[in-house]
Amino acid sequence: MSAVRTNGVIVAIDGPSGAGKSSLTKLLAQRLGYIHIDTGAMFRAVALMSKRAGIASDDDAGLAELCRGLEVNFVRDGDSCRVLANGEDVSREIRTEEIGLLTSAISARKPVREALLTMQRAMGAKGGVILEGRDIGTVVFPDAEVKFFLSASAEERGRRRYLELAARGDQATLEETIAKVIQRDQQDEGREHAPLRQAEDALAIDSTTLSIDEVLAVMENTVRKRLGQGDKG
Ligand SMILES: Nc1ncnc2c1ncn2[C@@H]1O[C@H](COP(=O)(O)OP(=O)(O)OP(=O)(O)O)[C@@H](O)[C@H]1O
Ligand SMILES: Nc1ccn([C@H]2C[C@H](O)[C@@H](COP(=O)(O)O)O2)c(=O)n1
Repeated sequence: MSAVRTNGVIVAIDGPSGAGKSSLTKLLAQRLGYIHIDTGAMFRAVALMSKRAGIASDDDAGLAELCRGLEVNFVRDGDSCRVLANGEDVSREIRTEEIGLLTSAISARKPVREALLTMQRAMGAKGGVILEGRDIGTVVFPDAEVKFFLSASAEERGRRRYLELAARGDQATLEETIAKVIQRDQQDEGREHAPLRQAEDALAIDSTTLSIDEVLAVMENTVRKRLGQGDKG
């Protein structure tokens, strides 16, 4: 039974690394006037703060203590969003490959998942939000009114990430990037706590051969139908 939500519905977008979740969530949130919650950024913020504090990625007591003192907020900056950890803008630092790798380990720890689960549910409770991540439709909001599972082939997701990294001057090869995508998939799918998987009631979208705009059209029409607003045409 969905809780009463005063600001609109909850939309969940889950899927593996490089599938297009952040890109589509940002665009869909703009179209719907909804709030974009990048749960991956929250895990990345924990990873960054744990690195600074010298807390090992398997130190559950230390990670639990860190999370108890951590506040992660999203602040709109034009048409983008800044990520604040205890008031500090960490938007750039959390996007490094080093933090990405550390985050994969950190996000497998139960105390971190429990702490961020509480934060994410508080952020989305009133609806009018789109949350992107790995476990939104299965764990965070299993009663979300609309769920998508966005994927693409590992080769295509690696190609996209390779182009993204190359544009930032990163020297990684296409083969290396595809391998890292596959490794991240295995870590996210194979962990004990809240593994990446498609919710039974999620609409699966394979974007391997679809453009961002084509995926956006499917998502927007699906949400508007759920809102009783019919197709965009
Ligand atoms: N359908 C698509 N076709 C082509 N490029 C795409 C498509 N969707 C996303 N991209 C591009 O792929 C790259 C990764 O997209 P994005 O960061 O949104 O994925 P993600 O699922 O959020 O990844 P992660 O979970 O690793 O953060 C971006 O450069 C984005 O512009
Ligand atoms: N709800 C979530 C969101 C993210 N994670 C993990 C998965 C990645 O290893 C890492 C970074 O996510 P990204 O920014 O690449 O989407 O955090 C998770 O376990 N649960």
